[in-house]
Amino acid sequence: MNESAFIEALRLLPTHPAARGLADDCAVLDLGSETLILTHDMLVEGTHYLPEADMADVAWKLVATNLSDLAAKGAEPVGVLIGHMLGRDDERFVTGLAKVLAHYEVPLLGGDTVAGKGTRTHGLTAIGRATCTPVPARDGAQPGDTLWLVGEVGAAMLGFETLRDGTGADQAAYSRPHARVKEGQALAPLAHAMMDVSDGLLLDAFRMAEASEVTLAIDGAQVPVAAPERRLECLTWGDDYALLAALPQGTEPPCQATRIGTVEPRGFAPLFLDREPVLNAAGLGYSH
Ligand SMILES: Nc1ncnc2c1ncn2[C@@H]1O[C@H](COP(=O)(O)OP(=O)(O)O)[C@@H](O)[C@H]1O
Ligand SMILES: Cc1ncc(C[n+]2csc(CCOP(=O)(O)OP(=O)(O)O)c2C)c(N)n1
Ligand SMILES: [Mg+2]
Repeated sequence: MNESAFIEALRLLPTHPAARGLADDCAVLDLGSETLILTHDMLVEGTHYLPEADMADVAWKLVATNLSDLAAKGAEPVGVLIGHMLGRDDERFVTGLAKVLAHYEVPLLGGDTVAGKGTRTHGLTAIGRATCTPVPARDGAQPGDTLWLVGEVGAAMLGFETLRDGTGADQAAYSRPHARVKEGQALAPLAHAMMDVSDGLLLDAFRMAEASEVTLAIDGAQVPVAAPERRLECLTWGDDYALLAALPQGTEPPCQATRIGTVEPRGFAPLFLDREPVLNAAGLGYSH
């Protein structure tokens, strides 16, 4: 089974409304006076980070990638729980963890530690509090909206290549990505839909279009990319942790963001890239 088949199978199980049909970045749990935002993402050696990676970077990335999902819902981080598999350079992991938690001012709430023989795997549950309701979902984009991107895409790809091949590019976007927590909070009350871009802009935009039952039309030349001569790779490689938001027509984003397209009534294709229809998700981004 691949990732999407497994998640499809999970969607057939009875789920709580907070799970949002297992089709959003986070669970959104309304407790009456507060709304909790919950997410869990994992990193696996060899899949998400190179076997020789600095474990301080791995700790940073584990926290930042999860906080990025909270950011996409405009949540304020409340705390994290960490699933840790012991291995090489655990001290470096703790050093990086201290740094990233201090950077985002988010406390460690707990977790679990195990020894194991297989490939090293790290899990993190991030808990946040909604800063506005309704909490933006992937499925709210409406025809007439404009499409905005916070951040650029492709820098993580270049950073990965530096670490793998020594190309000399900056590696920070790959090793220590930035969760756009403040921008997410600023956009959430205005956005009809919002999600974080972890698997490649085109794949994540395709998912927003499918969830919202609209067509997204992206102007590739408008998208800020780290390597313009490799634009399509930048649009599809992933690991960028930008935010993608659909804002009502005429609404200016209250933070730095780039207008990259429009939301149209659902046509025969979920996505148009430079006026070319994109009919299925194959090749649009990263999937397990
Ligand atoms: N093993 C799992 N158990 C329960 N829910 C899952 C599992 N894997 C993925 N999901 C859910 O499927 C949806 C899509 O997951 P994913 O593509 O990983 O989202 P994201 O890119 O925001 O991390 C989310 O709602 C997530 O909570
Ligand atoms: C060593 C290594 N090889 C390849 C990649 C490329 N890569 C792996 S996972 C991924 C996308 C994000 O990971 P995922 O587990 O899908 O996160 P989620 O969408 O659930 O947040 C990318 C671009 C990488 N980051 N590191
Ligand atoms: Mg995930």
